[in-house]
Amino acid sequence: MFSLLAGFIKYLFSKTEVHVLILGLDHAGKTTLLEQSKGIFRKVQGIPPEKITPTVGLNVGKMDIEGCFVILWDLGGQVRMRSIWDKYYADAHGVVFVLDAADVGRFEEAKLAFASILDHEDLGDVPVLLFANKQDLPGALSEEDVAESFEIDRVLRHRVIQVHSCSALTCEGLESGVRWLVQEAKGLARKLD
Ligand SMILES: Nc1nc2c(ncn2[C@@H]2O[C@H](COP(=O)(O)OP(=O)(O)OP(=O)(O)O)[C@@H](O)[C@H]2O)c(=O)[nH]1
Ligand SMILES: [Mg+2]
Repeated sequence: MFSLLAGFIKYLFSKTEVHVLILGLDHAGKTTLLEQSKGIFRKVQGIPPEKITPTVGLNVGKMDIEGCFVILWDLGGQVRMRSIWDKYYADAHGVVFVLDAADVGRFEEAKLAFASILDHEDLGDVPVLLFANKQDLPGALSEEDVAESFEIDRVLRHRVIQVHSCSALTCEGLESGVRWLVQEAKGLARKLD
């Protein structure tokens, strides 16, 4: 009885740990997004955008979001780095896919990378946030245009997924997108706990 009660109290007061992967092509803005998130959710200044270099391996960020302890893994997006992405899939409760919405020339490459994530069996139930990043740049495709180009309507039938426009540089759209993803990922993290 006591252990039951103790377990219940622990459940009530312990924070759910949520694991979020940040994926996307090189130069999409993943690390910028991670570092800016530190400013938003931890109120500490992350690495300033102009000091960020291409990621070799990964960067990790830990912060409290929506009452959860969230661990974000920002993985390098260069081709040779993409081969390690799937090593992290089994532990993920949510995926943020960052797209450079102003770089239409790389959309086909981004779509292939995105499809390989959605098709992976280890990410079957995982909610996905597609960030249409770099909205501050002229020519950046809107949330609606990105959703159409990435055929999100088709994916929606069997997965929790949303497209959000944002600018990791100005932080516009960042907070609401990340909060949505964590809310969705929290359910999965609790189920697997
Ligand atoms: N204008 C603009 N530039 C951005 C934005 N987000 C990122 N950048 C720039 O895009 C470039 C790449 O940003 P990173 O955050 O290093 O990209 P990444 O996705 O982490 O790249 P890899 O580590 O190589 O996979 C940098 O010059 C950033 O300043 C944005 O919202 N707007
Ligand atoms: Mg990076």
